[in-house]
Amino acid sequence: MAANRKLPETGQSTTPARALRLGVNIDHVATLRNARGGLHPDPLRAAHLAIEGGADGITAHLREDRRHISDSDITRLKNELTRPLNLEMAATDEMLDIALRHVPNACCLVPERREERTTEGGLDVRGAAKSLAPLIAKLKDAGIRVSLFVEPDIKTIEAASAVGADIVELHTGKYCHLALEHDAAGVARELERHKKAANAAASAGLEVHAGHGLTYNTVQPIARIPEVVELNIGHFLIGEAIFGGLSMAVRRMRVLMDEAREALSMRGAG
Ligand SMILES: CC(=O)[C@@H](O)[C@H](O)COP(=O)(O)O
Ligand SMILES: NCC(=O)COP(=O)(O)O
Repeated sequence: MAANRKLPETGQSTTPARALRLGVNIDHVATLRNARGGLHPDPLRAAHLAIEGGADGITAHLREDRRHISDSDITRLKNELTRPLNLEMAATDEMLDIALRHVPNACCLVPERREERTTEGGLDVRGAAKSLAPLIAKLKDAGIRVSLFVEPDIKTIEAASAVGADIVELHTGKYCHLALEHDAAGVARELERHKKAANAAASAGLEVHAGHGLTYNTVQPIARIPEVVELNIGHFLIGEAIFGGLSMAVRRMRVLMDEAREALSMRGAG
């Protein structure tokens, strides 16, 4: 990223036409909250700040094991958000019921394995076509746009179209991992796969999104793929927010502590 580039003012986008939407994933605010079992930090407050910063929508992944986002987070997000909610979820009956109760703007169906650290690959759309098709139909009947989180693979894209998805979200995790490893050949290969998959998806009439693991260093080659109209980014942004906000938070705590001590010494003097 160009280090000296002027950052947009609050609420402004760098793309005047807003041709490329940004969905901010707030799961990891909930991860931090859940570490203490309390209410702080609140993912909804983070969602409002993300919107203030220019997010076009909010993404939240209600995992089956509820490791971060909770059911009540989804209720609050749905009731209070001023921008579209993209609910990421496993393709299960339990999650289908929840989605039909809340009717988010979109549902992104993702593969889940209880023991995984994060979503490690895309949906096996071909293998699960029989169970996916009716579930997708029920979501669409309720007016929910349906996205499938997939590897950038042509056969999978074709299967996504065949089962009735509106959108595919290309899993950029492998591309980002190779970038972290400084594997230039691997990065080039993955980018090519994303370009071909995005083109195939758009030709099949699918809307194209992308996300997972994106950072300041990896976002631009993906953002330059013309068929991609939305990126969903979470973990890196929440991590960066610590560095952007920690100094301010410490300063505020310092002021409160110093004020308390000043009051103490005034009392002592009086
Ligand atoms: C599907 C996806 O990429 C995000 O929901 C991401 O997975 C969120 O983080 P966790 O994988 O840690 O739940
Ligand atoms: N679907 C991808 C997503 O929502 C964000 O993934 P990450 O940036 O948290 O890795």
